[in-house]
Amino acid sequence: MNKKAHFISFEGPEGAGKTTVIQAVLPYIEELSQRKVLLTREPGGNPVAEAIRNLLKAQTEPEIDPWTEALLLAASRREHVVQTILPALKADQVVVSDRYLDSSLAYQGGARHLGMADVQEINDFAVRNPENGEAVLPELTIYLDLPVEIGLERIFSNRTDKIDRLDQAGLDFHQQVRNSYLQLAQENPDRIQTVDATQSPEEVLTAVKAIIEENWR
Ligand SMILES: Nc1ncnc2c1ncn2[C@@H]1O[C@H](COP(=O)(O)OP(=O)(O)OP(=O)(O)O)[C@@H](O)[C@H]1O
Ligand SMILES: Cc1cn([C@H]2C[C@H](O)[C@@H](COP(=O)(O)O)O2)c(=O)[nH]c1=O
Repeated sequence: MNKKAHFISFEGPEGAGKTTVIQAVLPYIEELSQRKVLLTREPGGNPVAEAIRNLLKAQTEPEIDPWTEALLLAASRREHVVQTILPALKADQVVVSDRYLDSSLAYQGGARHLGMADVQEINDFAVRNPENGEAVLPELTIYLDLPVEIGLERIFSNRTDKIDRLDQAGLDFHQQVRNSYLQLAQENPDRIQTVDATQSPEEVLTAVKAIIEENWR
């Protein structure tokens, strides 16, 4: 069976170490796959989606409505899929995305209480391939799991200049995010592989490499 993962997403609560491990693992993926690797992120990945990212990260008064937030994220994902992800996959590149659809399910579906099914529904439009109608989804998702207090502590002690609206959402919110990710991992055991992100950066990298290798056979 060909189980080569050409589209890989990384997920996790704030400060889980996604950016750190992705940077470290990219050369390994390039060597393993013998392909160019496109590193991208959500929200973001192209000019329109990056503009939506800036909008969503800024403090707003009044506070943005949760459905507006979910719809803007779905719109940014649509742009990301059509302008960035699909062209790279067509060019036989490997796509690595720092967050994707599971973030909307965990943050908006779970933590904002919009419900995962409804958030999935609006995202069905966002991820639909215009050429064949199929959903554009990662074959492999690496979920970095850690207690939210540890992730927030990492962010607040190391990156005080970059604290944004979502980082500040409160402990209960972030706990809901983690619980939702754990639920998603339980429901999608073939796609979502969990890594203990409380380990050292070197140990996390070793675990991530092993998963990627296992998914490139
Ligand atoms: N395994 C680790 N152990 C301890 N600290 C770590 C580890 N991985 C990353 N860090 C540190 O934690 C902070 C957050 O890491 P990073 O930016 O990679 O996380 P992230 O998951 O991308 O966060 P966010 O999604 O909130 O942007 C950084 O200061 C980083 O150096
Ligand atoms: C894709 C996506 C993201 N979010 C949130 C999660 C984070 O708080 C920010 C992204 O910041 P990061 O430093 O790049 O991790 O956006 C969300 O709520 N819903 C989503 O779909």
